[in-house]
Amino acid sequence: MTQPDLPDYAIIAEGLEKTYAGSKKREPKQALKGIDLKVRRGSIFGLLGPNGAGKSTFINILAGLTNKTGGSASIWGHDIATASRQARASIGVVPQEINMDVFFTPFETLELMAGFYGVPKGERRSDELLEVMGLADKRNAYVRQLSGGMKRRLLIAKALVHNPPVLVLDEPTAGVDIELRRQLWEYVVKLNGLGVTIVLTTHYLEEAQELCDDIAIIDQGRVVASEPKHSLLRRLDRKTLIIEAETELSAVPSGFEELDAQLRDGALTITYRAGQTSVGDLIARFNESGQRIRDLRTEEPDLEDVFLALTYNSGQAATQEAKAAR
Ligand SMILES: Nc1ncnc2c1ncn2[C@@H]1O[C@H](COP(=O)(O)OP(=O)(O)OP(=O)(O)O)[C@@H](O)[C@H]1O
Repeated sequence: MTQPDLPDYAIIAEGLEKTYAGSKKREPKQALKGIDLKVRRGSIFGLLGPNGAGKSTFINILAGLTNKTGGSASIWGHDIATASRQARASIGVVPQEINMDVFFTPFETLELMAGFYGVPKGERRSDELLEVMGLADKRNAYVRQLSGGMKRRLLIAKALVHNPPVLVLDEPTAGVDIELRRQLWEYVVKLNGLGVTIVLTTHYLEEAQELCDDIAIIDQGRVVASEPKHSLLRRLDRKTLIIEAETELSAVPSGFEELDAQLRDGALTITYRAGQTSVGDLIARFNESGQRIRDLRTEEPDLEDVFLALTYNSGQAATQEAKAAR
């Protein structure tokens, strides 16, 4: 602990395991096979993984909705098994599905939820939350009159009524158009600025790349990476150089035989390891081929490349699905 009463990590999981019991028709399923994760206090933490990787299981265990079968986890320093009440009080979970009673106003919805959590009347902050989430002018509207984006923001406000320091968002922007997605990102960043530690699962890798400080990737119940975003992106020692020639190329010039070089839209596209080959060397080879350069640019790997490299086949399927959903 660096400050009195404030933990360095909002969430710590050590060797967390979950095996769903089998039935006559179904084999037992080991969904989590020893998850070690640390979420830094104050960070925006992205939890990524292909379908069935175990993300929901992990979140449900933290939220107290599913029991772990091994290992341990704590939220804000409270062990979920031995201090479950304090642990649960420290976390708000925004579910993927919009599940709200449409007959209440946003204000009533938040008051009801606060009552459910046992927040005394004098300590409720429904109006403050409506303000933070940009819903103050909808305070007394009926929920069924709210737009999809407003409903999602109300869901976030609902998860915050008991003032938890940690907010978990499960696929906050699934099926949401790009404009609304950006708007929701702004609110997430705003909450984080107010001191809330954010954990989000997402299928949109660009969402994680844009928003998150730290990223963990889980695959088949195991953590395959967990580190600051920038170091994760640097993991792939791979870059791409794209050279356009003065006169359009009809074939890969000589000198690039042992490299990963192809023609794409008439431009020479060379993928290389930055630690082994330099741009200068590649340009020199190109000049030696007798061609002249009209334009060149480089491309760095993005999170999608890293995700695919780390999750192999299951990642590929998930990314294609996410692309199809866009
Ligand atoms: N109640 C359950 N009983 C049996 N198996 C389950 C149960 N819930 C989940 N599983 C299995 O556990 C594994 C992990 O599922 P989980 O829902 O945690 O993955 P996920 O990463 O959240 O996937 P998605 O991105 O599709 O939501 C999957 O193989 C799933 O079929």
